[in-house]
Amino acid sequence: MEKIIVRGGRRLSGTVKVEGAKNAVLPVIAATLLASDGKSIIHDVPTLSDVYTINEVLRNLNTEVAFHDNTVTVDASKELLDEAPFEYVRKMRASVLVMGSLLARNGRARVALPGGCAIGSRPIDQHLKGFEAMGAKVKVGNGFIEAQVDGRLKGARVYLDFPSVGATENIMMAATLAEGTTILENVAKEPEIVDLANFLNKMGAKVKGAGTGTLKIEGVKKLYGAEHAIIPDRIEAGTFMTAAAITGGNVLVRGAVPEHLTSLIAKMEEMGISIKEEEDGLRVIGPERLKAVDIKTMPHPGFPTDMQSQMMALLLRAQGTSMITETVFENRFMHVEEFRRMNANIKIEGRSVIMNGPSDLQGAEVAATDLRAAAALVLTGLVADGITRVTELKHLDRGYVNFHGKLAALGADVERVKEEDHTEENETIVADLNA
Ligand SMILES: CC(=O)N[C@H]1[C@@H](OP(=O)(O)OP(=O)(O)OC[C@H]2O[C@@H](n3ccc(=O)[nH]c3=O)[C@H](O)[C@@H]2O)O[C@H](CO)[C@@H](O)[C@@H]1O
Ligand SMILES: C=C(OP(=O)(O)O)C(=O)O
Repeated sequence: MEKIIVRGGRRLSGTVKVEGAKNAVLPVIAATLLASDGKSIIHDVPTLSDVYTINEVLRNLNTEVAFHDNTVTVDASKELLDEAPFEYVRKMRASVLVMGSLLARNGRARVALPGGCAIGSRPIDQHLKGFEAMGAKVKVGNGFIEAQVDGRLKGARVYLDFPSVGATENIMMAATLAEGTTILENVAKEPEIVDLANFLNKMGAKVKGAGTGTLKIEGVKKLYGAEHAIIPDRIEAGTFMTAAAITGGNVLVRGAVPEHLTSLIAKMEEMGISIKEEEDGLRVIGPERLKAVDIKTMPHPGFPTDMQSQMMALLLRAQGTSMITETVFENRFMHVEEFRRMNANIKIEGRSVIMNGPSDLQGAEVAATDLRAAAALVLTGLVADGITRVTELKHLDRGYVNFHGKLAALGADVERVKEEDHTEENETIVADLNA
């Protein structure tokens, strides 16, 4: 079993470089399916397991995909197949993002139902509502969602009940090749939405309003391969900003875009952390004492749910009572039990978590419950007394490239090792095999 082993007590210093954004690159790769002519070339692609998964999904749809030197090249000019099987959707829910492109290009898409996951039930009803409004017939059965349209999709007016990131992206992609204009209201405003719209427009699409609450998409007949560089990952940037702050360190996070991080910067400054804009990033200097604050996760430009667990790690070290309220996902507190194993003074009350700090954190063996929890547990280990071992690293690898290596380069005592599994059950199996 692979583990990250952290010995707490070091202040971080130096420079760390942010990768391209996972949550931007996945929809952009899904969008390359829309190009029936020419190759798409995507730069600044991080080497994450999620990227390998979406590339596999595309290859299975009869495209040619290459991935070298942080560049993905996709040739989707041949006739596409239209099914994304469960083996991929199970690994990565963002596989459903191929549905809009496939439906627009082929008039049919069949994608395995994603099911629940560690952070909530995550339905896709808003995606489907958009496809239906554009004339598709949607059927759910045998573990699959099937959407089909006779001829082209038709432009429509769609109002999202919640500004879902995935629904905004999927419907936006579908609408690019629809007949007529689509008006999409109450949409997500995340920077990743803007990045996708920019890529689609380079392909020949006519998308207006990205970054605002309303999108206007004039359908076109055909889209072409295009070249694009992915925006920096604001969540990876925020994670390293937290690492600097929690250790009382001084770190330049290269590639961090201040406009993408306003809510995080505001909250960190309230905690007494110094954040300065430099030419190529943000310098973060942690204070001796962190102040307690309250946080509520919200769609962008509110505080991002994907920074919730890392911020929780930081608030465990703050003086006084802090509260975090999670409004985006109904079940994103699985990491709280793991923090408790590290002696955190923390309790859950409904959709909020209350912390009385600073907790006297102690190293322990803990298991990552999702990708951000994985990072947050490592961050907690940086300031815990003794040794912390973090397991279930498959989650971490979905969202962070060489996380332990980047922390070690900043001076952390952290390593990633393969350890034998000494659980009783495993030893019995091994003994039986040897008998
Ligand atoms: C690959 C990617 O970009 N993932 C991000 C994306 O996920 P994702 O696109 O899945 O997140 P959404 O914004 O769609 O989901 C937000 C909330 O809306 C609900 N919902 C969503 C769609 C729908 O049809 N019906 C519905 O009820 C979800 O269950 C959830 O409670 O945005 C989330 C919210 O910022 C981030 O945490 C994820 O990191
Ligand atoms: C929840 C996340 O991602 P996904 O939607 O891919 O599960 C995340 O990036 O924190």
